[in-house]
Amino acid sequence: MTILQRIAVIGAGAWGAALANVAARAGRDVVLVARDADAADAVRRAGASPHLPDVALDGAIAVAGGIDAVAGADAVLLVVPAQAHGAVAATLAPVLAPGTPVVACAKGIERGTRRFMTDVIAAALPGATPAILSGPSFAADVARGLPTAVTLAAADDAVAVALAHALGTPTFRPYHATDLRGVEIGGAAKNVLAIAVGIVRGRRLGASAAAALTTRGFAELMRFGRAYGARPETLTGLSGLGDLILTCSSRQSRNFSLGIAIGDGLSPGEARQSGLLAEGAFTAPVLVEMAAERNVDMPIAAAVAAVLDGRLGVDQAIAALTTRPFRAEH
Ligand SMILES: NC(=O)C1=CN([C@@H]2O[C@H](COP(=O)(O)OP(=O)(O)OC[C@H]3O[C@@H](n4cnc5c(N)ncnc54)[C@H](OP(=O)(O)O)[C@@H]3O)[C@@H](O)[C@H]2O)C=CC1
Ligand SMILES: O=C(CO)COP(=O)(O)O
Repeated sequence: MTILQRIAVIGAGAWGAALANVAARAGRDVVLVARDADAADAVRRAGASPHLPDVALDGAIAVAGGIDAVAGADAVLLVVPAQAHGAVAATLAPVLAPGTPVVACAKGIERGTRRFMTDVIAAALPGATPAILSGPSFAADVARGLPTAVTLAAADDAVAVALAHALGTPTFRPYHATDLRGVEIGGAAKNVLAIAVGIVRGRRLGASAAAALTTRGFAELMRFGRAYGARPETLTGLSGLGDLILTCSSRQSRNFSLGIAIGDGLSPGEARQSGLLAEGAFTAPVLVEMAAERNVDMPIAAAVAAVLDGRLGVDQAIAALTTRPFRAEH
C-alpha cells in the first residue's frame, strides 16, 4: 500500500487544527497552513488555533503561512469553509504533484455553481485526486483525542484505504468508501436540518418534536441523496445519519446553536453575528434550489432557507410544516 507520509492541512481553523493533531498522532509529518504569515505567527505563538484556543497543537506540527509549504505533500486536507474551497484549491495548482489526493473536509455545496465539494476540487485542480472526509466529529473532541469515527471516500478504493491508514488511530477511525457523492451530500444537508431542529429546541417545542423533525429531515436527506446519485447505505452511515444525529442534538454544533438562537427570538441576522461558521446557512438556499431542480420535496430545508432570508417568521414556518396534508410515511 502507498504510504502517505507528508500531510499538508490547509486552514488553521478549529477543524484544521483537529485534523493536524489527528495526522500527527498517526505518525505523519504534518504542516498546517494558515491563511497568511501573520495568521501562522499567531498560531505558533499560541500553540493552538485561534478558533480552538483550549486545545494545544501537537508539538511536531510545522505551521506555515504560505502555499509553498504544500510542495512535496503526499496528500492535502483542505479545511477551509465550503465557499472558499474553490479559490483556495486553485492556489495549489503550481505546487501539487500530479495525482496527489486532495481531501475536501468542508461540509457544504458551492453557491452559484451548485457544485459538491469534490467537484469543486476537480474543477480547480484537474490533475489532483479528489477525496472527501465527513462524519460525526466535533473539532474539540477530535483534537483532544476522544474516540470518533468518520467516512473517508475516494473514487478509487485504494486511495481511500491509503488515506484511512495515513490518518487512522484507535481514537480516530476512518471507514473507507468510494461513494463520494453520498458522503458529501450527507455532510452538506445535515447542517441545514440541524438549524431546523435547533429552532424547535430554541422555541421549546419539546424533545418529541425534535425527534420527529430529525427523522423527517433524514427522509429529506435520503430523497435528495437518491436524486443526486448517492448510495442509500452511505446516507444511513456515519456521514449521513450519524452526523445528522450528532449535529441535531448537541449545543457544540454551530448550526444547531444558530437554530436555537433564532428559535429563542433572535433575528437570523442577529443570530449570525456570533462570528461562528454555520455552514448550513450558506448551504440552505442552494440545497433548496437543487432539490427543486429534480422535484425533490424538502419542506424542512425550504422552511430553514425561508426563515434565514426573512421570507417566513419562525411561527409561520412551524405552522407551514405542521399543517401539511397527512400522508403515507414513505
Ligand atoms: N469545527 C468542527 O467541529 C468541524 C468542522 N467541519 C467543517 O470544516 C470546515 C471548516 O470549519 P472550521 O475549521 O470549524 O471553521 P473555522 O471558522 O474554525 O475555521 C475556518 C478556517 O478557514 C480559514 N479561511 C476562511 N476563509 C478562507 C479563505 N478564503 N482562504 C484561506 N483561509 C480561509 C479561516 O481563517 P481566518 O481565521 O483567518 O478567517 C480559518 O482558519 C467547515 O466546512 C465545517 O463544516 C467538519 C467537521 C467538524
Ligand atoms: O460537522 C460537525 C460535526 O460533525 C460540526 O458541526 P457544526 O459545524 O454545526 O459545529
